[in-house]
Amino acid sequence: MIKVAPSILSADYVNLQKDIEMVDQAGAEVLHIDVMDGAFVPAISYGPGWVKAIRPITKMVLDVHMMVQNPERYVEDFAKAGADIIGVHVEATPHIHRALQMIKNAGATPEVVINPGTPVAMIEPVLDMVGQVLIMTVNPGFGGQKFLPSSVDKIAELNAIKEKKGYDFDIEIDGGVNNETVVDCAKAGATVAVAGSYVFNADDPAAKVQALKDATK
Ligand SMILES: O=C(CO)[C@@H](O)[C@H](O)COP(=O)(O)O
Ligand SMILES: [Co+2]
Repeated sequence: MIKVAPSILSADYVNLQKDIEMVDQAGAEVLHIDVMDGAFVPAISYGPGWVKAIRPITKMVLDVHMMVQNPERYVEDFAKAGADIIGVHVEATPHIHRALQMIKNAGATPEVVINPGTPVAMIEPVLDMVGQVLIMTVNPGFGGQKFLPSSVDKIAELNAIKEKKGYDFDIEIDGGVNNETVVDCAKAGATVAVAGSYVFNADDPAAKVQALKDATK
Protein backbone atom coordinates (compact mmCIF):
# COMPACT_ATOMS: atom_id res chain seq x y z
CA MET A 1 0.00 0.00 0.00
CA ILE A 2 1.37 3.38 -0.99
CA LYS A 3 2.08 6.18 1.52
CA VAL A 4 -0.05 9.26 0.82
CA ALA A 5 1.29 12.82 0.86
CA PRO A 6 -1.44 15.43 0.41
CA SER A 7 -0.07 18.68 -1.04
CA ILE A 8 -1.29 21.79 0.77
CA LEU A 9 -1.00 23.72 -2.51
CA SER A 10 -4.66 22.86 -3.11
CA ALA A 11 -5.78 23.23 0.52
CA ASP A 12 -7.94 26.05 1.90
CA TYR A 13 -5.32 28.47 3.30
CA VAL A 14 -7.86 30.28 5.47
CA ASN A 15 -8.71 26.95 7.14
CA LEU A 16 -5.32 25.28 6.72
CA GLN A 17 -5.21 23.71 10.18
CA LYS A 18 -8.61 22.10 9.61
CA ASP A 19 -7.51 20.68 6.25
CA ILE A 20 -4.23 19.37 7.69
CA GLU A 21 -6.00 17.69 10.63
CA MET A 22 -8.50 16.11 8.25
CA VAL A 23 -5.85 14.36 6.11
CA ASP A 24 -3.82 13.48 9.21
CA GLN A 25 -6.83 11.71 10.75
CA ALA A 26 -7.55 10.04 7.40
CA GLY A 27 -4.21 8.22 7.63
CA ALA A 28 -1.96 10.29 5.37
CA GLU A 29 1.61 9.67 6.49
CA VAL A 30 3.27 12.68 4.84
CA LEU A 31 2.36 16.35 4.31
CA HIS A 32 3.77 17.77 1.07
CA ILE A 33 4.74 21.46 1.09
CA ASP A 34 5.47 23.01 -2.32
CA VAL A 35 7.95 25.88 -2.06
CA MET A 36 7.99 28.01 -5.23
CA ASP A 37 10.29 30.97 -5.76
CA GLY A 38 8.95 32.75 -8.86
CA ALA A 39 12.23 31.95 -10.67
CA PHE A 40 12.68 28.16 -10.98
CA VAL A 41 8.90 28.07 -11.50
CA PRO A 42 6.64 31.04 -12.21
CA ALA A 43 4.55 30.92 -9.03
CA ILE A 44 5.48 32.08 -5.53
CA SER A 45 4.17 30.09 -2.57
CA TYR A 46 5.56 29.68 0.95
CA GLY A 47 8.75 30.11 2.94
CA PRO A 48 10.15 28.53 6.10
CA GLY A 49 7.67 30.46 8.29
CA TRP A 50 4.89 28.24 7.00
CA VAL A 51 6.79 25.08 7.92
CA LYS A 52 7.45 26.51 11.39
CA ALA A 53 3.74 27.25 11.84
CA ILE A 54 2.62 23.82 10.62
CA ARG A 55 5.21 21.79 12.59
CA PRO A 56 3.41 21.84 15.97
CA ILE A 57 -0.03 20.94 14.61
CA THR A 58 0.77 17.54 13.05
CA LYS A 59 2.96 14.48 13.51
CA MET A 60 2.92 13.75 9.76
CA VAL A 61 6.30 13.75 8.03
CA LEU A 62 6.85 17.26 6.63
CA ASP A 63 8.08 16.86 3.06
CA VAL A 64 9.37 20.16 1.63
CA HIS A 65 9.54 20.20 -2.18
CA MET A 66 11.82 23.12 -3.06
CA MET A 67 11.07 24.47 -6.52
CA VAL A 68 13.75 27.07 -5.91
CA GLN A 69 16.76 28.17 -7.94
CA ASN A 70 19.99 27.53 -5.99
CA PRO A 71 18.14 25.89 -3.10
CA GLU A 72 21.33 25.72 -0.98
CA ARG A 73 20.48 29.29 0.12
CA TYR A 74 17.45 28.13 2.12
CA VAL A 75 18.13 24.53 3.13
CA GLU A 76 19.17 25.37 6.70
CA ASP A 77 16.18 27.67 7.20
CA PHE A 78 13.74 24.90 6.22
CA ALA A 79 15.52 22.33 8.39
CA LYS A 80 15.45 24.68 11.39
CA ALA A 81 11.75 25.32 10.76
CA GLY A 82 11.06 21.60 11.21
CA ALA A 83 11.15 20.00 7.74
CA ASP A 84 11.77 16.23 7.90
CA ILE A 85 12.49 15.71 4.20
CA ILE A 86 13.95 18.44 1.97
CA GLY A 87 13.80 17.91 -1.79
CA VAL A 88 16.01 19.80 -4.24
CA HIS A 89 15.72 19.69 -8.04
CA VAL A 90 18.79 18.48 -9.91
CA GLU A 91 17.93 21.14 -12.53
CA ALA A 92 18.05 23.96 -9.95
CA THR A 93 21.71 23.86 -8.95
CA PRO A 94 25.10 23.06 -10.47
CA HIS A 95 26.01 21.67 -7.01
CA ILE A 96 23.44 18.94 -6.33
CA HIS A 97 25.93 16.88 -4.31
CA ARG A 98 26.69 19.81 -2.04
CA ALA A 99 23.00 20.67 -1.67
CA LEU A 100 22.20 17.10 -0.54
CA GLN A 101 25.15 17.13 1.88
CA MET A 102 23.85 20.38 3.34
CA ILE A 103 20.41 18.85 3.92
CA LYS A 104 21.95 15.88 5.74
CA ASN A 105 24.21 18.12 7.81
CA ALA A 106 21.18 20.22 8.76
CA GLY A 107 19.54 17.09 10.19
CA ALA A 108 16.88 16.45 7.52
CA THR A 109 16.45 13.62 5.01
CA PRO A 110 17.90 14.53 1.59
CA GLU A 111 15.69 14.11 -1.44
CA VAL A 112 16.63 14.65 -5.09
CA VAL A 113 13.91 15.66 -7.57
CA ILE A 114 13.78 15.33 -11.38
CA ASN A 115 11.54 17.05 -13.90
CA PRO A 116 9.73 15.10 -16.65
CA GLY A 117 12.39 16.16 -19.18
CA THR A 118 15.32 14.98 -17.06
CA PRO A 119 16.59 11.39 -17.41
CA VAL A 120 17.14 9.13 -14.39
CA ALA A 121 20.82 8.91 -15.38
CA MET A 122 21.26 12.54 -14.22
CA ILE A 123 20.78 11.56 -10.59
CA GLU A 124 22.58 8.19 -10.52
CA PRO A 125 25.76 9.64 -8.98
CA VAL A 126 23.86 10.90 -5.91
CA LEU A 127 21.43 8.02 -5.30
CA ASP A 128 23.57 6.69 -2.44
CA MET A 129 23.04 10.00 -0.58
CA VAL A 130 19.25 10.23 -0.54
CA GLY A 131 16.36 8.95 1.55
CA GLN A 132 13.84 9.76 -1.13
CA VAL A 133 13.73 10.43 -4.87
CA LEU A 134 10.88 12.50 -6.31
CA ILE A 135 9.97 11.82 -9.93
CA MET A 136 7.80 14.68 -11.17
CA THR A 137 4.83 13.32 -13.09
CA VAL A 138 3.91 16.80 -14.41
CA ASN A 139 6.06 19.83 -15.13
CA PRO A 140 6.48 21.60 -11.79
CA GLY A 141 4.85 24.89 -10.91
CA PHE A 142 1.10 24.35 -10.66
CA GLY A 143 -1.44 22.00 -9.16
CA GLY A 144 -4.24 20.42 -11.17
CA GLN A 145 -2.25 19.34 -14.25
CA LYS A 146 -2.63 16.10 -16.19
CA PHE A 147 -0.42 13.13 -15.28
CA LEU A 148 2.32 12.36 -17.84
CA PRO A 149 2.19 8.59 -18.61
CA SER A 150 5.85 8.54 -19.74
CA SER A 151 6.73 8.88 -16.04
CA VAL A 152 5.91 5.23 -15.39
CA ASP A 153 8.94 3.97 -17.34
CA LYS A 154 11.18 6.34 -15.38
CA ILE A 155 9.85 5.00 -12.08
CA ALA A 156 10.56 1.43 -13.25
CA GLU A 157 14.05 2.40 -14.41
CA LEU A 158 14.82 4.01 -11.05
CA ASN A 159 13.35 1.07 -9.16
CA ALA A 160 15.56 -1.35 -11.12
CA ILE A 161 18.67 0.62 -10.07
CA LYS A 162 17.39 0.73 -6.49
CA GLU A 163 17.00 -3.06 -6.39
CA LYS A 164 20.27 -3.79 -8.17
CA LYS A 165 22.28 -1.59 -5.81
CA GLY A 166 20.32 -2.46 -2.67
CA TYR A 167 19.25 1.12 -1.92
CA ASP A 168 16.28 1.70 0.35
CA PHE A 169 15.13 5.20 -0.62
CA ASP A 170 11.45 5.95 -1.11
CA ILE A 171 10.25 6.75 -4.63
CA GLU A 172 7.73 9.59 -4.61
CA ILE A 173 5.51 10.71 -7.48
CA ASP A 174 4.03 14.20 -7.78
CA GLY A 175 1.54 15.69 -10.24
CA GLY A 176 -1.78 14.53 -11.64
CA VAL A 177 -1.97 11.68 -9.16
CA ASN A 178 -5.40 10.13 -8.56
CA ASN A 179 -6.84 6.68 -7.82
CA GLU A 180 -6.29 5.66 -11.48
CA THR A 181 -2.86 7.13 -12.31
CA VAL A 182 -1.41 5.90 -9.01
CA VAL A 183 -1.93 2.23 -9.91
CA ASP A 184 0.76 1.81 -12.59
CA CYS A 185 3.14 4.04 -10.64
CA ALA A 186 2.87 1.83 -7.56
CA LYS A 187 3.34 -1.29 -9.69
CA ALA A 188 6.49 0.29 -11.16
CA GLY A 189 7.91 0.94 -7.68
CA ALA A 190 6.53 4.23 -6.37
CA THR A 191 6.17 4.15 -2.58
CA VAL A 192 4.84 7.67 -1.82
CA ALA A 193 2.07 9.46 -3.74
CA VAL A 194 1.70 13.24 -3.57
CA ALA A 195 -1.83 14.39 -4.33
CA GLY A 196 -3.06 17.99 -4.22
CA SER A 197 -6.21 18.71 -6.21
CA TYR A 198 -7.43 15.09 -6.10
CA VAL A 199 -7.56 15.24 -2.29
CA PHE A 200 -8.33 18.85 -1.41
CA ASN A 201 -10.70 19.77 -4.25
CA ALA A 202 -12.95 16.88 -3.26
CA ASP A 203 -16.02 17.06 -1.02
CA ASP A 204 -14.50 14.37 1.18
CA PRO A 205 -10.67 14.63 1.27
CA ALA A 206 -10.42 11.79 3.80
CA ALA A 207 -12.14 9.41 1.35
CA LYS A 208 -9.63 10.38 -1.35
CA VAL A 209 -6.68 9.57 0.92
CA GLN A 210 -8.23 6.14 1.50
CA ALA A 211 -8.98 5.71 -2.23
CA LEU A 212 -5.28 6.11 -3.06
CA LYS A 213 -4.43 3.46 -0.49
CA ASP A 214 -7.17 1.09 -1.68
CA ALA A 215 -6.05 1.45 -5.30
CA THR A 216 -2.53 0.27 -4.39
CA LYS A 217 -3.33 -2.57 -1.96
O1 LIG B 1 4.90 20.11 -7.00
C1 LIG B 1 3.76 20.25 -7.37
C2 LIG B 1 3.42 21.14 -8.51
O2 LIG B 1 4.58 21.68 -9.01
C3 LIG B 1 2.72 19.48 -6.69
O3 LIG B 1 3.09 18.96 -5.46
C4 LIG B 1 1.27 19.85 -6.83
O4 LIG B 1 0.74 20.37 -5.64
C5 LIG B 1 0.50 18.61 -7.22
O5 LIG B 1 -0.79 18.97 -7.48
P1 LIG B 1 -1.83 17.98 -8.18
O6 LIG B 1 -1.29 17.69 -9.56
O7 LIG B 1 -1.88 16.75 -7.31
O8 LIG B 1 -3.09 18.76 -8.19
CO1 LIG C 1 5.30 19.05 -5.15
